[in-house]
Amino acid sequence: MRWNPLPPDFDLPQARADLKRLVGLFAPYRNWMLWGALAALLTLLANVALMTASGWFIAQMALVGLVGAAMDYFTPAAFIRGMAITRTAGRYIERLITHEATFRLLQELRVWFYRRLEPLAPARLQELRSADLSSRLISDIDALNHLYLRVLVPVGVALLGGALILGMMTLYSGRVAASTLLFLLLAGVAVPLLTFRLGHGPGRRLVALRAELRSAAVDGLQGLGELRVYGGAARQAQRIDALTDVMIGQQRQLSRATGLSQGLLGLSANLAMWCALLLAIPLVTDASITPAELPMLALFVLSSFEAVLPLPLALQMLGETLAAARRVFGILDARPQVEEPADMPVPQWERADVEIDGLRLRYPGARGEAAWALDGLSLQLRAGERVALVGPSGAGKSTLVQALLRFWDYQEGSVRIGGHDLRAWPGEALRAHIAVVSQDTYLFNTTIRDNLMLAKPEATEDEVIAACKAAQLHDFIAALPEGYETWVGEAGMRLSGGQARRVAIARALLRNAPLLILDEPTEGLDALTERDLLRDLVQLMQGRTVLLISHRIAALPAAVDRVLVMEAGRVVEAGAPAELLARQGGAFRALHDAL
Ligand SMILES: Nc1ncnc2c1ncn2[C@@H]1O[C@H](COP(=O)(O)OP(=O)(O)OP(=O)(O)O)[C@@H](O)[C@H]1O
Repeated sequence: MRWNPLPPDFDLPQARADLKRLVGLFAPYRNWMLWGALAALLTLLANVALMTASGWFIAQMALVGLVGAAMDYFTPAAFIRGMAITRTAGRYIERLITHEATFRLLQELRVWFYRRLEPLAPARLQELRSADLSSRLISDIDALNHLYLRVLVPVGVALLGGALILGMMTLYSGRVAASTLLFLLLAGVAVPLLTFRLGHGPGRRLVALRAELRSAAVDGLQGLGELRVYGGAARQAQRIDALTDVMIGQQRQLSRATGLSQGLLGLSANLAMWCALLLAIPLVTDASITPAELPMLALFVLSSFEAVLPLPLALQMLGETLAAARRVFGILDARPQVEEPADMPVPQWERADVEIDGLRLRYPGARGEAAWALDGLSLQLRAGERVALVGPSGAGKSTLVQALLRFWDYQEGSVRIGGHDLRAWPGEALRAHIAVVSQDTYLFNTTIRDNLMLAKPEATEDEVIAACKAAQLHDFIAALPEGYETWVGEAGMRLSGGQARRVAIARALLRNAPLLILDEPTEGLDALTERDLLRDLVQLMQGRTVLLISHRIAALPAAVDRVLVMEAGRVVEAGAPAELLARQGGAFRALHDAL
């Protein structure tokens, strides 16, 4: 059996492919990276030269002092000073360049990841917890960035610096250079591989544990109210405590591996120095080198290990970076549920009507395919018509909205919208013609104005005010001390349910789209607020084609022209509200009577 220096669960071909892809992302910063690495190399060489020259200088001064001879100590002293300054300046410049490159890269990587993530929402992201996703966006992207600073620069500097140092050493003694090379290989290859092997498992488990801890913490914070009400806070704390304990155990294993590698590095450097001394003493006795060159050579050998000191960490970082890259690429390689060719032409919106024929859609189930959520659905919305869609929970109403918004693709049937096949529309272009008011309007933690202008970033002050007046929101906002600049708080916490819904209505008014989808717009509101809101919604509906999904059957007759009743993914009854109400034994009548 061949001995494998890598951890058993390390997938080398995958790692190689990910590394290649990752290096490709860094390509635009090639020049920055090169200058940073050169500054690091200069710093290393200046440090080695400083140590080496100091060794020679001190020994030479002692020797001439002993015999009372004279020597020019200005030149070596100036050289040493020069190297000390070069080392300091080199380190400063290196930090400056590498960190500048790092921050630019980080910014680019985050935007790149976010852009690639967008088309995957919501279908492909539903399996991921939001804390997990945010940890990928933050810590994994940070970890990708380590490739340059902690892996590529140290490895490049070690290879180039090591070769230069050994070349110089050969000028003095081939044997000393050969023995140093041996110890450098031990310290720069064997020790990092050993550390990597020992640290790989705990390192991977730590990353997973950290993500779990973050999720548990976020969950605990978001559900703090429930935990307090039901007295679950202690159990949640215990869970976090237990996770932390496991993390400490893994951290301990990792620290042991790091400690071992530090010890072995120190040992290799010292052994290399002693070997160099043993090999160089005969050179002094046969006068191949001067006595002062003996300590110089020893310090030269010792300082050359600075080139390989960062390598164990570099290999460990490479492992972490590749694991992070796998998680990031894993998401990005998911094909969007709705695929759109990049150069898809944008059709012209012709009229605000919708024709659906035999539509079938099913979600992927946990085990194989799930049941059809839409099962042969056919319906028509004529331009300017207001249609209510009602039906029991799970009938497929929200699924239809997801399909119409091009968030989920369907498997069978046909949909025409705005005069074209739904699949001929690029999602973004299609959604520009649709406004949605739903029960879960998301409000960003910013000002009311910013939340409104999401629907139309170029809206003027007058347009914003007009939309808010129509949504019966302006008076409330105007009475606030900071008016439109008031921050709404996390997820709009500082607004009531009714006010948040009105912000959604104002957004829809600003969007001024010909097709309006109202998905349970009054759900969760008290009867009085609901009545007011419905009255204001009627204003929003003016001149638009409307699909209103609602459980509030009683309020519908006044608001819509037609009602469609859905059951098990298809329309089972359709007609004017009054006509359906009058139909004894009909589905709508049954829903109405059940409430
Ligand atoms: N993202 C999803 N992944 C998997 N299955 C889903 C998803 N969304 C909905 N479903 C399933 O599809 C079916 C239709 O759900 P849908 O939410 O469309 O019903 P609905 O009529 O809007 O119900 P409600 O009135 O309760 O909102 C249900 O069986 C539901 O479990």
